[in-house]
Amino acid sequence: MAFSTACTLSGRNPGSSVPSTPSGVPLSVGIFHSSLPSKSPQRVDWPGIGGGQGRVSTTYVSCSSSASTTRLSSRHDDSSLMLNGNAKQLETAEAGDVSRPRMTEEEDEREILIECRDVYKSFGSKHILRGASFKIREGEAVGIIGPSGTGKSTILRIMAGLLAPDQGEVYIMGKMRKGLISDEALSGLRIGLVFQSAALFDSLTVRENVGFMLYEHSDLPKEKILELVKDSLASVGLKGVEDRLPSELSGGMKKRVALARAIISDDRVEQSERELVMYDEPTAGLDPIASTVVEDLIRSVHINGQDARGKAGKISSYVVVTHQHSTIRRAVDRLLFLHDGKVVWEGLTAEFETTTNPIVRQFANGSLRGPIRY
Ligand SMILES: Nc1ncnc2c1ncn2[C@@H]1O[C@H](COP(=O)(O)OP(=O)(O)OP(=O)(O)O)[C@@H](O)[C@H]1O
Repeated sequence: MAFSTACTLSGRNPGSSVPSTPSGVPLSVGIFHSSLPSKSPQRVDWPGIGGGQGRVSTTYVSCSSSASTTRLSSRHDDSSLMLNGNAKQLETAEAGDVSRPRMTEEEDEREILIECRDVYKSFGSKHILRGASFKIREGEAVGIIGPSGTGKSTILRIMAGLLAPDQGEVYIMGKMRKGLISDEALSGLRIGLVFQSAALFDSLTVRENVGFMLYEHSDLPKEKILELVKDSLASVGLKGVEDRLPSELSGGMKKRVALARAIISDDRVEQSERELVMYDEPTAGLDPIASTVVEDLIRSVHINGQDARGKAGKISSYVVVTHQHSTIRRAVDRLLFLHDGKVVWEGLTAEFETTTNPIVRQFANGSLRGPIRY
């Protein structure tokens, strides 16, 4: 298994130095496969890992080479949401039930990239996840929604291997992952994370941010890395910003740079592994138009999309945690609704608007009355 941009928690000292993000912004954590980054301008803590109080707030997590298998050519159409080929008709359900797709699990033959099975997670006396179960399949664009504090970011971190469940299992390509990400756990799936804050290293240029993994963990010549950086930036529609500092970018541009950083890879490495990217509130804080740009970018780097250069995307599947209605409508095909620590409803994006599930209805309408208590 090739690993040029590999990164994992194994062997890392959580107190180690990595570049920091601006003060007040959740800190970045680079999690790398082998040695610690040598060019580490500043020290940061590792919030959120191993039971800390803060949030982990950065990009790429585990990995080996990038890849995808079949490239589908259908382009996301602005005027109509492109639902996955295996469109599922859902039944509605009462509160607390999960609406089941009429297509059974057995009928959906796409490969399961990640499965969470009966996952529990508590922080002290706060029981956040209480039996969360779901699957993410090849080619999917899945949204995780639900009330604040319900554990959406927590489940992303568990899927990424940054956080271990107290109980339950996470399967990566059918193989059970024990504890946090480790060499043994790497199994043909590269997982990228783009956290809520773009979490760029504020003391590094865009070039250094995007190429960070390759500068630190590959033997590629600098010219080649610059070429890959430019290529990755071009795929998210950015040109000529390589030498800028994050402070010289708008919020939307920072998110695009973070996306470029999540998808860059060493193109010499055999493209034999799938890539799954998880986005934690990628459009939070953006104006509606900037949100649309980011939503379309997320689509464009998916295998069903086409990036800014007109090339097919290489992300096999992605998961988006979001509160934004526009992002729900525009960037994902299927939704998982997390509440009280479990997936209480799942369905196609279109069904989010029509389901009679009282939990979903209350949430969609922003109503104070209903089963969700604040
Ligand atoms: N490392 C941690 N230590 C202690 N509590 C934590 C930790 N990480 C998360 N929590 C708590 O777990 C709960 C769920 O947090 P999480 O960020 O997963 O929720 P969320 O659904 O993503 O929320 P939001 O929609 O507001 O972003 C919160 O109450 C949070 O304070």
